[in-house]
Amino acid sequence: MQIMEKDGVVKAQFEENELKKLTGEVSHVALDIGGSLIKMVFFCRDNNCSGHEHGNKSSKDTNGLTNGYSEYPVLKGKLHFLKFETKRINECVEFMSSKQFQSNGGCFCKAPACDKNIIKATGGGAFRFADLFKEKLGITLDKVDEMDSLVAGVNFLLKGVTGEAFTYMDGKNEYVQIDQNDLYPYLLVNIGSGVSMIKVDGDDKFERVSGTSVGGGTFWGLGKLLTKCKSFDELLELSHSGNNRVIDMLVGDIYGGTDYSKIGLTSTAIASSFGKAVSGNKELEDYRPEDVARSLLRMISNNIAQIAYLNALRFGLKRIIFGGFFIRGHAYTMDTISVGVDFWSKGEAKALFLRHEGYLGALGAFMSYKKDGLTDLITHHSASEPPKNLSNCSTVQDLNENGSIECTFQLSNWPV
Ligand SMILES: Nc1ncnc2c1ncn2[C@@H]1O[C@H](COP(=O)(O)OP(=O)(O)OP(=O)(O)O)[C@@H](O)[C@H]1O
Ligand SMILES: CC(C)(CO)[C@@H](O)C(=O)NCCC(=O)O
Repeated sequence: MQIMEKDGVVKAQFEENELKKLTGEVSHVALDIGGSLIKMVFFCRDNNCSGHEHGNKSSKDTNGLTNGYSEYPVLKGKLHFLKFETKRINECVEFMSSKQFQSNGGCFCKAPACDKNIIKATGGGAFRFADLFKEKLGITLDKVDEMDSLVAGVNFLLKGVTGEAFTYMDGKNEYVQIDQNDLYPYLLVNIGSGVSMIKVDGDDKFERVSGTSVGGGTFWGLGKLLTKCKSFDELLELSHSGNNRVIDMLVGDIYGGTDYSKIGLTSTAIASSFGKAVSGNKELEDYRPEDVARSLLRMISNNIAQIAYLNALRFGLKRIIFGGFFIRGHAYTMDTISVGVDFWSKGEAKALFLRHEGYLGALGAFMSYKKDGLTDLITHHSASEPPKNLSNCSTVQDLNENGSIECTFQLSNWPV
């Protein structure tokens, strides 16, 4: 079965290999059904993933290890990540059906508090597709608020996952381990189809302070119309070889090749995105699609960086964390955002990126199993090493796809 439209060889292989390893049951499935993509997170225990006996009162964990924490079972395993296009939701349903998620539901444990046919879901699609999941899989979607999920997801990653956050400047990435005591406040900028900006002050303390409809959906939608690209990754790849200066009007174009240094603008700064297209008699066909894609990516990334900076300034925030699948670990996007934040804040604010950037909402929905007794116990590790140097990697960097996360949970709803 084609899990989803293949974005690149590496990722497709990874997903197939990963899925082959999942020989038994998976559990605690959570979904984030967005305007463009469905993100899925699920937990799979180490060794095998089969269920265990109802009413186990042993102080051993379910993998036979001593549980040093309490009488409740401890589950060791990995969180896995998958995505599907929302317009192809049937592939997601087919996948869940083939893995028999409906017979395990959200939770494979047989504790009475767990309803097997309920799974946590966030994003607009948790409302839009509730009937479809009920009808096709017999699964009820237990809706979790989208903003709550984004914040819970990012806090989980920043607090526990090693090698998660990084800066990207001058073609170099640097991993940053954030001190848990110095995590708040920060601005979370989630670039999905649209963009949400959330000021986060504590574990459950946050406010959505801004947003913009000019986001990932705009890049993909406008880009598709202008370049005739068939997939998001094709558009991203195309932008890699483009030159935005062919279409963008630069300060130098207006000022006869010189800087406007009095207001801090170099001759190569963009004065007007797509502004050159106004002069002359060129039609869309006269421009190379790669140049159009490049200008578009630059325009949208710049605009988001600027709005993010203004909101950081508004609340005195120094750290801006960018998430959402628009970024895709793409060097040019991250560079544009970082340079924008650095330029406007005069070096005061820093842009940070995440390896699991696109899965914040799905991870947060997963974490909401806590209230059903799934407690997250210790520091987590990404199963694979983060790449040392992003600039040596291919254009479309599927960092997020390489990183299942090793976790340990405790089931406190287990009857003891
Ligand atoms: N394979 C892909 N197919 C489509 N879009 C992709 C793909 N990879 C990255 N994107 C980009 O990611 C964006 C969607 O990001 P994300 O999944 O974080 O948001 P969403 O949850 O779908 O949107 P929203 O939160 O606004 O409902 C798309 O608009 C596009 O710019
Ligand atoms: C509507 C949501 C929250 C759905 O994820 C997102 O697409 C978004 O934040 N859009 C931007 C809407 C605005 O603030 O103008």
